[in-house]
Amino acid sequence: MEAESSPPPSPPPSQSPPLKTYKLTASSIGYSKSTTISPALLFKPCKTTTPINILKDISFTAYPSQILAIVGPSGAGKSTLLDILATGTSPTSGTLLLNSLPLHNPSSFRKLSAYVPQHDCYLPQLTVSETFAFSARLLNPNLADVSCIVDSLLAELRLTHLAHTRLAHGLSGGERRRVSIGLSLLHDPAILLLDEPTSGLDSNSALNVMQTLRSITDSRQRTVLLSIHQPSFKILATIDKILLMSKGTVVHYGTLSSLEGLLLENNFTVPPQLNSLEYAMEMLNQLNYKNPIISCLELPPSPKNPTTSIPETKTVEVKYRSSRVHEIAVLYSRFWKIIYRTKELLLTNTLQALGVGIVLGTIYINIGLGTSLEFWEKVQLAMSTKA
Ligand SMILES: Nc1ncnc2c1ncn2[C@@H]1O[C@H](COP(=O)(O)OP(=O)(O)OP(=O)(O)O)[C@@H](O)[C@H]1O
Repeated sequence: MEAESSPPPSPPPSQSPPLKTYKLTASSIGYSKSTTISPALLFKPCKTTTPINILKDISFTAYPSQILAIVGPSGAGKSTLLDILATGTSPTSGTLLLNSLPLHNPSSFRKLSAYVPQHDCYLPQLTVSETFAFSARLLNPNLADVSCIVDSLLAELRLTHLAHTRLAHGLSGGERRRVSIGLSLLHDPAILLLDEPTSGLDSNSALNVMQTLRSITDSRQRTVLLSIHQPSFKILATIDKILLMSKGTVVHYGTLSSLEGLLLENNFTVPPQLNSLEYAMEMLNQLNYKNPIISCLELPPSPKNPTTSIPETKTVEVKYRSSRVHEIAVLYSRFWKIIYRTKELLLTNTLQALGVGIVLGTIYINIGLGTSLEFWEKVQLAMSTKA
């Protein structure tokens, strides 16, 4: 009896190395779509259209052990921003920073992060544990004990009771979403990016997914960024910070209580039936947002004062491709405009010179002819006088 009532023995001190944590900063990120130039337009001026600014001056920092939710109405730019953060798309301006240092090497970033797309991707005939085992083996064919990894993943995602259920049958949408999240965790990413992990789920399943994400965030001090549509009160409780976006710009970045403060500053009182985020989304166009986040951004250190926190990835200086392409395109366009204008000018001048030449020539011939006629008249007069 005594043995049963005594406290369980304390676990042995962990021998695992200290966790590597990362904070991800977006510094004045902008993204625009501009004209592409066809080589067929070689000798014509390139038609330049106004670029569409999809993202403008987006700045924020996502911290370890925190969930940052990117919220906004449809078309606000959430997916585009997530794609840039996942290094799938290069921004046209601004910088991404990893632990305060510019992130120049997308492939090493992808090794320490995971991106979970909106749509689940799996083999329907496999069971949940087979799916995890299969993917773990694909990632590392030399794995000695796959079952140990699969079991701990099932426990972390609260899917142990469904380990032998086939994905095509008997799994709810929320459970399938948790399997997708589990697949992204197989290489133990420090940063997790999720595009609308709760979309298409009922409120209970959505809450379940978010609670799972909360425990994943806390257990390994992960940095989690996700896009979400209109989260409920309960879901908001699982989120640390909100990046509220509208028309490609940041309307608010901070905690839910700081959003309440912003609403109060703008003389708005949240109605009892709505949470402050839902109300802020209704009042988006009337919110006067002063950007206080610049102060909390940790910008890259100057060469004179290097930082002591060095990220785990080795970074190599590579300029963003799309901005390069854009610059080259603009230069190319200008070059051909100049050539075309010069050609036009030369043609016009030649025609003008030809016209002037013809006029002058005619005048000269007329004068010459007139002069010669006068001369012959004089000769004839002299001859007739002599005669
Ligand atoms: N390749 C593209 N070319 C032109 N415009 C684009 C392109 N991709 C996105 N956009 C525009 O950029 C804006 C932001 O799109 P994005 O998909 O990022 O918004 P979102 O907030 O994720 O929307 P939703 O919640 O509906 O998914 C939209 O107005 C969209 O039409």
